[in-house]
Amino acid sequence: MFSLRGDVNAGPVVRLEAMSSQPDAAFPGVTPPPASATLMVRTTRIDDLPQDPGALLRLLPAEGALAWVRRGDGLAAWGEVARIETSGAARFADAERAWATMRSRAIVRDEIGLPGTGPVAFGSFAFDESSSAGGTLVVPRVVVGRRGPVAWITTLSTVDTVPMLGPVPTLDALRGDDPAVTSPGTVTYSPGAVEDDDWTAAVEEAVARIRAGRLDKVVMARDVVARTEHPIDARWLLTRLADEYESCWTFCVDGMVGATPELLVRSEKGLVTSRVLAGTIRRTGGEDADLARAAALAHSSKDLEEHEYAVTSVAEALRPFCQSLNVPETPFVLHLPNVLHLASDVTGVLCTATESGHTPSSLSLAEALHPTAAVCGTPTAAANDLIREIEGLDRARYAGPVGWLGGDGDGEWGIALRSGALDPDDPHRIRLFAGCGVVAASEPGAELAETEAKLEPMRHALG
Ligand SMILES: C=C(O[C@H]1C=CC=C(C(=O)O)[C@@H]1O)C(=O)O
Repeated sequence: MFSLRGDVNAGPVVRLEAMSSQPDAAFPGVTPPPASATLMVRTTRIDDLPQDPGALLRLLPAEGALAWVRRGDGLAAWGEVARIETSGAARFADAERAWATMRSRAIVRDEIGLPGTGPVAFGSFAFDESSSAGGTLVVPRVVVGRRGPVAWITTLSTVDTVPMLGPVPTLDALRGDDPAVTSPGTVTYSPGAVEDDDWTAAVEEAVARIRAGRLDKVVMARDVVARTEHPIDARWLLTRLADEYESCWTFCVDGMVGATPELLVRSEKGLVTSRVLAGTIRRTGGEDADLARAAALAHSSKDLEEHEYAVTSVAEALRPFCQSLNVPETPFVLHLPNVLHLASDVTGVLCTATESGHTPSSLSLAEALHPTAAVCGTPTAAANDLIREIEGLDRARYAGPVGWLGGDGDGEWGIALRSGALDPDDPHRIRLFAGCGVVAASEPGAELAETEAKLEPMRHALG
């Protein structure tokens, strides 16, 4: 199921021929978007984006901000030219087909040709197929991007008038007036769907099932509700996350805000990369003590086991698509301000279209990878069943893929961790989530403490 909504956008013009909306044989089952949904896209280099890492996020408006940034590079976007909404088990495939239809009809003038230039859609998808959170791709009206020394503006429209020629609008003209970023003020926290004691009891049950041989690993999650004095301004959260968690991918898509350290997949010109995390220890703040903790983590059999399941699940999911795959034998320790993680960067070269029949898009790869054992467990089906049975939580978009997709299908998808879901009906409310991998040697109290450590980035963001 998908539905598609387009808006009307004025601007300097080039008149285009009327588009047809005949059924598209390449995408059976997908109702072709109306002629008005034909995308017109123009990407132009800009020189006036300031050099500092916060420059992209500073452009964002208070409403409808879209972001995917890391160390000052990435994409900041706003406005909504089209929205693709999907649900159920086919949420990825339906979104993929609808986007493929749109981009196959796009009229693109891209003078740069880098990843993230040209047509772009931002997406966020539910962890579980039964969640009403479904999936969304948002096609923005304006994207500003940076990759190293190159910065650009992309303007998108669905009407037959678009600024394909003539002067490029300035950043200021595109942004217009927008209220200053505001602090959420005082924040109070309350338990989410499950009380702490019930959650540790559920972890105990999970450990018992694992010891009984029913599965090897399951990831158990919980949520916490934050209420703020002032309406939550996503830009406040994004700026604080990007400043403090610079090695993470800071994102904002359709109400999901966070800074994830885990890259589900990046697909770029035939190369795929996935940063797999599993196995965690809290930091103390002291440098020497943290180094000792890093060494302990690197040798912890419980954490290495947890990590091995996650790496195997990613390698197995990517292998059918790749002509070569590099899976590190031992993880490195990733240092974040709140925790240390065992991490592995899995990389591969995609099969060519002639070898595989077609080249999968980054979203298809994300679908194939989701859910990895870093957020679900091993074996996947047994872990998913146990999560549904005992977790007591609708994860919604938490732990689902979040990221962006380009006109050629390349893109970047993170796992929506260290994140929160803004409440569309209450601007003072955000649900924060965290989970942890449970194996036979897990201890419920320690797992609860680990979720607290993983909530730290969003608590910091709310400041
Ligand atoms: C499920 C989460 O973390 C995953 C990613 C890194 C380390 C994890 C762990 O050590 O349990 C989890 O698998 C979360 O942050 O909510």
